[in-house]
Amino acid sequence: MKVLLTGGGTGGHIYPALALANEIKRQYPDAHFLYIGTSNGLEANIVPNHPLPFETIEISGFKRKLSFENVKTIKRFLMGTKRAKSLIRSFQPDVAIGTGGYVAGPVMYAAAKLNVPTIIHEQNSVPGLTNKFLSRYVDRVATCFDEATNYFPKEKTVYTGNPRAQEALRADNVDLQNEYGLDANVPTVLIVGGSRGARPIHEAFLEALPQLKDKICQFLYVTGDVHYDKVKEQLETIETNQHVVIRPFISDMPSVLKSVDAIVSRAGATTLSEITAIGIPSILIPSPYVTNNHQEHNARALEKAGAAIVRKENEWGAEQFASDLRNIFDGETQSNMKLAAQKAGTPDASDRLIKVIQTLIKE
Ligand SMILES: CC(=O)N[C@H]1[C@@H](OP(=O)(O)OP(=O)(O)OC[C@H]2O[C@@H](n3ccc(=O)[nH]c3=O)[C@H](O)[C@@H]2O)O[C@H](CO)[C@@H](O)[C@@H]1O
Repeated sequence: MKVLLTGGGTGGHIYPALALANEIKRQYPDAHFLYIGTSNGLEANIVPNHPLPFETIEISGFKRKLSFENVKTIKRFLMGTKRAKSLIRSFQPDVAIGTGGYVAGPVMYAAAKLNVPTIIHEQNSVPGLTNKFLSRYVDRVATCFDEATNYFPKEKTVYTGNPRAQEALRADNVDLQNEYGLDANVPTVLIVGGSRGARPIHEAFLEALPQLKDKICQFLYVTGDVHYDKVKEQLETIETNQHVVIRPFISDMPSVLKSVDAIVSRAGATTLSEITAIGIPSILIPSPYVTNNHQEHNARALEKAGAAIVRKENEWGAEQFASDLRNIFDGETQSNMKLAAQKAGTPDASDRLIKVIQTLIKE
């Protein structure tokens, strides 16, 4: 089987494609892959660390307002489509799968025009522009939230969940004491702002730290590459009795997620699929800076299920944080949230998506 993958910009779009590729490779050891991304997106850092041939095209996103930039974007889209068509003609894929981000636009459009069977994967409860545009041309739309179905042609849409869920579940635990210098006997809370970090989360966490008096847990704090130096410097000036281990990025996140006791996070859809597959109690602070506020919609679905505490960015302060932590580690809450999270997960998402691929190829 020859599989074309595309998706980029943020980890939330890239990791589902890589997780699917890993599962296909497990089930079809002879499968061949080609990943098309851009040279300046996060995919250019992440994908080459995996044994997948990686090619790039140039593309940028549409501005929502009418602007001269959009004329350039249309030109880039057309050029990107042309380059994608030539890559597709020489690779001859049996199926093309797009997991979102600007780059998926021209690549999946080109694949559809060349009559390659096509699937787009939508991670969020409210879809992005690229997937909405592509849904007209592709054969199937795979979703992860029931709410997303309303935005796509019904006859093409199928619920699969996010392949990263299955990958997270399969991961081995990591030794937090040896690898991160954490105490094996104290609960660990992971703090993470999504694949690129989130400044408001840093500000709130650093402000809260000196005010957290009880030692309920220890923190593994992931800043995102760009924020690391500044946050580390700030952290060194803060007086706190809390144990905090700081890292710029974690490349074996599924293993780390399997080993922590709770998580404070943005509400990116791929992270949520990992949290629910494994069953991790969470405090979610949705980013308000995303299209159609989709992170809050993602987060509220988990809150409704009893799996997460959702706090808006502007209401997340030291007191609230301390009291949420106490609640999670008090009595039955932690195990109740864990179970509720697991119930909301789709741990066989890759298998489901592979079934969609098999059916489509047969057709
Ligand atoms: C600002 C923005 O537009 N964010 C979007 C983006 O987020 P973002 O890329 O932040 O997405 P997610 O939180 O969904 O996924 C992040 C992925 O990166 C991994 N990870 C993260 C940190 C780290 O140190 N190591 C690591 O491996 C996580 O385990 C996860 O697999 O895509 C998501 C999925 O479409 C959307 O829901 C988000 O709204």
